[in-house]
Amino acid sequence: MDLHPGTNGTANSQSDGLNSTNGGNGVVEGGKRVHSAKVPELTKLNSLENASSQSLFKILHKILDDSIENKKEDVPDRVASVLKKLIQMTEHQISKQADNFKKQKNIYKIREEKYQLKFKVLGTLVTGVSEENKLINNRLQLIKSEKKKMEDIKKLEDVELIRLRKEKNDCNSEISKLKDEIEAIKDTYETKCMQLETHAIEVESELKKKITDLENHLTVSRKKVKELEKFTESKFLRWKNKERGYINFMDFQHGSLKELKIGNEFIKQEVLKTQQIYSEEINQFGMKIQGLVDAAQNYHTVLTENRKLYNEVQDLKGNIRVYCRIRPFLKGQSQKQTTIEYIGENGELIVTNPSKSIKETHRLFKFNKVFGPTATQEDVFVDTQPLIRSVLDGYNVCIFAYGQTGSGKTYTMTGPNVSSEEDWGVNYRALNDLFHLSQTRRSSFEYEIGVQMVEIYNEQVRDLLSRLTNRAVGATALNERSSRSHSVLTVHVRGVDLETNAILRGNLHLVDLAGSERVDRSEATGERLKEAQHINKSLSALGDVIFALSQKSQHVPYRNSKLTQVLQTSLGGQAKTLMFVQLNPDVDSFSESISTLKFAQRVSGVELGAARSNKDARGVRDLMDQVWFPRAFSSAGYNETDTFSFFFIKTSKSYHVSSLRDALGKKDEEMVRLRGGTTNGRAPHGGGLDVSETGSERSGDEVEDIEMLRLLGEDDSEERLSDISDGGLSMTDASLGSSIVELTLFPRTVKPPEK
Ligand SMILES: Nc1ncnc2c1ncn2[C@@H]1O[C@H](COP(=O)(O)OP(=O)(O)OP(=O)(O)O)[C@@H](O)[C@H]1O
Repeated sequence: MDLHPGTNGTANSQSDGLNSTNGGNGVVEGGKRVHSAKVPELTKLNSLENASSQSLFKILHKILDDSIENKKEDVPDRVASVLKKLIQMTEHQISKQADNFKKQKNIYKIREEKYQLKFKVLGTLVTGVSEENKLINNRLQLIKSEKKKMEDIKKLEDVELIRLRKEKNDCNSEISKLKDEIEAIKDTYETKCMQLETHAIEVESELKKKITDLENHLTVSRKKVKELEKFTESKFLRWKNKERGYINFMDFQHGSLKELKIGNEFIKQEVLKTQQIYSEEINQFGMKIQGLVDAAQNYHTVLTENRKLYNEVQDLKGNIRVYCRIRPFLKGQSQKQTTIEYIGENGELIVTNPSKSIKETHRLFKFNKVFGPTATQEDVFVDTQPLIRSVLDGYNVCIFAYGQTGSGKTYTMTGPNVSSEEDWGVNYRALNDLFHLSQTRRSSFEYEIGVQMVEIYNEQVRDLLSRLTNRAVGATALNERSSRSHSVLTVHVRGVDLETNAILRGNLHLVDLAGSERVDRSEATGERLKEAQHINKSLSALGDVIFALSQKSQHVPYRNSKLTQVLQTSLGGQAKTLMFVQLNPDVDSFSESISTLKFAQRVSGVELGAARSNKDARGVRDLMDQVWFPRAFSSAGYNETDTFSFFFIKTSKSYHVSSLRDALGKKDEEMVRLRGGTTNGRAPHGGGLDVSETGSERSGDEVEDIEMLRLLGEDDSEERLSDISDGGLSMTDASLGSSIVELTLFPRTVKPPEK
């Protein structure tokens, strides 16, 4: 039986038999299956009376399932009871429901009637209400539009309100600001008021005080005015009196003035007289001052004489003179740290090594004279001149320049530029001076001057006058122009005292030594090393000779080198010797400079003994004449086989000197030029080669030029002569007056004397 589970009404189901339907299968309860075990429980718990029709259907369904599975016999009974019960319940419920339906139907009818009535009432109401509604709607529309307007207005008002609020806020802040400002102004005002009040009080009190002061002052002034009035009155009276007095005085002065004018005239006369006396006295003073000036000049002469005397004392002592000369930094030289610390007036020299500490390096040296970097060629020569001039008095003189390569030896001896007289070194100045001096002495002396020039290179003596290109100049790492040889310019002088017939003989050696630096420094090898060794050897031989002389040794080792042999006559007891110590101020040359200075210091201490003049009586003169020149060579240490150019000028009247200067000066230019003026030749000396005719006037100088060049071994003399003419050398020296040359030329080859 399939009953709807939602059917109302309760079915009283029997609990009997239901308890045994527990067979493991569940029944559906509320959409879920109820386990069969629950069935008896259900029958137990809920009596069939109280069970709902749905529960009863379930139980029934369960019982049927159970009976199919278990095939129980008692199932139909139990089902019948349940079904019975079910039917009863259903009938009961149906009857109940039918009653209910009747009741409800009645109720509905009554209600329907009521409602119909109500409908009618409501119909009338609705008609009334709809009209009212219309009205109300109209009003509502009006109200709505009103409301809209109001809302718009409100919105506007809101905006306005916001604006006003903002404005209000602004105003408020402005107000508060203004309030603050007012407060501040008020404060300042109050403070100002206070200040002004205090100031006013002060001013008031001050004014009061001033008023009192002024009042007092006024009283005092009034008093004073009264006093002044009184005083002025009395003064006026006094002035009146005085005026009267002055008028009287003026009258008196007028009288006096007249007297003074008379007196003035008298004084004028007196002044004129005094002026005359003064001018006379001034003249006398002038004369006296002149006397003083003369005396001062004399003083200088005396000073010069003193110096001369000092030199003479030195000559007597025979000290080797040492002049130190420091060359300036050269243009290209970058490092300008000098080693020269101090140059004294009296020959003191302090050298230092700037790169080391003071204690270690300061060295003091003392020489006869120190020439600083600014000293001119003239300055140097002035102090050398007396020594050079003594050659004409028959002394042997030796001047040599010693120093490392590039220290200025050639600069001092030859000069940097032969064409400029200002630049001339000692050599040119010496020759020039000797020629001039011999010229000025020509009334009392007749001089014959011979000049030769040699170089000593690798212990070989070479003739420079004929082989001017021979002077060896080698390029070393130190100085490209470094002279690797000693060059010696010798001037032989023979003079005849025309009064006594006494003969004077002197020779002057002007030596430009080779660089004195140590061999290792010059980084020399091979040929250069050999040169350097020779130079060192000859320089140390020179040192040995000087040392031997200073020790007054019996044996002086002149023969140890060609240099000392050449200089022998000028390094002995009878000679005057001067050494130029040349210094390079550069700090790199410090150690070389020190060793140079040490050597020079030793040399300056050497006493050679008093120099002696070589004067011979007339008797021996002829004999000496035969051998003088050859001896001059042999004593100079030349080999017997050596041949040398030599030229000789004998002057009795006047001569042209520029040619000879040029001849010597152009040594580096491979040119010998000797030019003479119109000759007045004499017969040559023995063995000499006569190139001029006595008394014959020549129109030009070419003959002398040709002869001289021939003499010096120049085959192309004609050609050279044209060179000379083209060169435009001056033919005369205006300062020397007439150009009369007495020229005696000696043969090119001079043989040593026979022993
Ligand atoms: N007193 C000076 N004033 C100006 N320049 C100088 C002076 N002395 C030397 N010199 C210059 O220094 C350079 C080297 O000088 P110099 O050739 O005379 O040296 P040196 O000692 O003769 O060298 P070397 O041993 O190579 O012959 C030259 O350029 C020269 O003109």
